[in-house]
Amino acid sequence: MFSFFKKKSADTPETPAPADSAPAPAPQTSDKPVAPAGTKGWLRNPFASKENVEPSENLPPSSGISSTPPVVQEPQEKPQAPTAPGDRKGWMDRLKVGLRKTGSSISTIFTGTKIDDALYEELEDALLMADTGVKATRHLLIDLKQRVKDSKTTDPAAVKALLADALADLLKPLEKPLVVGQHTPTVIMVAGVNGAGKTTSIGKLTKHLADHGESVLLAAADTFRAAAREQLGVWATRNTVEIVSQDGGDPAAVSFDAVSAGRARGKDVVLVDTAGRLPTQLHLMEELKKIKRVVTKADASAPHEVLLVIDGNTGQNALNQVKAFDDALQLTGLIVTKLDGTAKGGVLAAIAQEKPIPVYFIGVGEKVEDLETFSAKEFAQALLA
Ligand SMILES: Nc1nc2c(ncn2[C@@H]2O[C@H](COP(=O)(O)OP(=O)(O)OP(=O)(O)O)[C@@H](O)[C@H]2O)c(=O)[nH]1
Repeated sequence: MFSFFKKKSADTPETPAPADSAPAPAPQTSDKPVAPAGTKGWLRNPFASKENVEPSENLPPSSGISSTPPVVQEPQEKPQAPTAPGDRKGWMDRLKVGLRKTGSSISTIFTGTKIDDALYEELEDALLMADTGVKATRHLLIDLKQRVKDSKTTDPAAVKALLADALADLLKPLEKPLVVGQHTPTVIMVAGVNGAGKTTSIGKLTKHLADHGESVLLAAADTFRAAAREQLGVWATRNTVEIVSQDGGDPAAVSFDAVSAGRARGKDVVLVDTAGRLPTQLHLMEELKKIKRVVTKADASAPHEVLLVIDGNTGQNALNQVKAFDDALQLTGLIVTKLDGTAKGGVLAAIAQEKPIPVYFIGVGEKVEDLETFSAKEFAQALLA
């Protein structure tokens, strides 16, 4: 098992559709390949030949939905070996460097010689400054004082280690692997405010999935910004995966096409990239809801994951984004990016305290290897290193 995500075998029983899924008409795709019992979805001839590609071949004739033909390329490289344990060590080093801005002001509090009220007051200030939020800060201080009492420690340096334990326990509910393989395809819809890192994260995720032999299809459902489509197209070309995109038009239509094509071709994963928007732009939030509804029309059990990408730099505002996007879309997971450039990494504790939606991945840089699965213990240790 590699570190990036967990894969359930294709014969795992399917989970029921989300409760809010509207009873959608059965998709009209009839040629969905069925994996023989015991085979893994991604071992089946995953890429259609160029001649057979008809982007809208499985759409209901009346849907009026069209897209530019997906780019279909044969994979050039064999999937790489699973991530070596040493890679996780390298990640830990990058995580420590990335979280330095957030962690250093907290760590310096434990350089004194006494554990007293002044230390706890300074810690409270530092946690609040790191955008941990009032509730999570209060929780951490109460928990920490209890741990100090129980351990009878008198050394401030030991208190730092106890804080790391308290933080890891608080963050633990956010730790959950992204599962693919329970559905073919696993449809993952990705949303977020402008510039949060959606496309970059999708690109990195695509690379990891493709490297591990998963067949991926990308949906460029940001039909407004040509640069966004091009950016996604670069990731598609680089990883030789298919992409459904369209110049202008309805993002829901592109998403429908992509999910239908993903079903018809037995793809393992369909990743839907949506345009950035603020939760206050109500018409754009309605558009997101429509994309989700239409995806469900293409596959009654989809989307299987609805992810929000948040920029760690935005601190407490990111928590507000989580709440607003969750209200609109019923999020299943988060990707927190840009933790490398921020002193506000405490927001993860605020999310754990107030809106504990799983954090599938965190990003600490622009390079592919700078996005990894979230581990509560690693995060707490790296933050207070
Ligand atoms: N430092 C740092 N930069 C990142 C990280 N993730 C993404 N970025 C950068 O953030 C910028 C915006 O990323 P995009 O992926 O284009 O963001 P987006 O959400 O798709 O943007 P829109 O489509 O405009 O909404 C790019 O310059 C990325 O390289 C990260 O973890 N750390």
